[in-house]
Amino acid sequence: MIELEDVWKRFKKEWILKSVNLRLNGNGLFAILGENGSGKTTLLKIMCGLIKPNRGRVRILGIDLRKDKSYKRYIGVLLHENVLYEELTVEENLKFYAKAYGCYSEIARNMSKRLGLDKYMSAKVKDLSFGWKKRANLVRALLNDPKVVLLDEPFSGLDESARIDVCEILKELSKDRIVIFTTPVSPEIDCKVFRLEKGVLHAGIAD
Ligand SMILES: Nc1ncnc2c1ncn2[C@@H]1O[C@H](COP(=O)(O)OP(=O)(O)OP(=O)(O)O)[C@@H](O)[C@H]1O
Repeated sequence: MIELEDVWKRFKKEWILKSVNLRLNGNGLFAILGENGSGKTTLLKIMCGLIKPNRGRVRILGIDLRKDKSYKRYIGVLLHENVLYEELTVEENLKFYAKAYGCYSEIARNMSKRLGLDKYMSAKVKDLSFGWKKRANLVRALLNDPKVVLLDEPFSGLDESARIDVCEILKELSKDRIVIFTTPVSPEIDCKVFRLEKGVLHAGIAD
């Protein structure tokens, strides 16, 4: 379960998010659709605790993000930024993060194979193309076997075949997880879509 209650966010004098309410009661695949600059990344970062809202409350699996940091072990996050160490290989990175999480999940191993990442395990991250870095970051986000997966524009910059793979992976993950992704264009995947327009999230409730 994930719940945002009357969430507001302002940068300088501009309100980017205005009373966002979102309640997802069950597992599934959910998209946040909005044009460039509409606040999708800001909303996603609020959901994973990287940005604090000016007002409002966020709960993940019943845990209030302001009061308890234990929610972190249940979430997996893919952002635009590469969070892997450039000088380390893909394998070294994944092992490093797995050690930090105390977990190298089956789902991450599985997805790594599905994405064809195995052939780049001994490559340094700095030598990977954008799309392959993105695949590696996606696998990293799944290392802790998260119950809630938050993905900022997971399809952008990927080639056709990777987009198809990621579609299949998201569908599979969403069978027993909450998977939320942002997108600036209508998603080509069967999911529940929430529109973010001028800081307002429309119809933010799904059972
Ligand atoms: N740290 C910040 N300081 C000031 N303004 C910010 C900050 N982060 C985001 N913004 C502004 O908030 C607005 C929403 O940005 P955000 O990145 O959330 O939009 P987005 O929908 O994800 O955009 P895109 O589709 O282009 O990635 C933009 O006007 C952006 O300039």
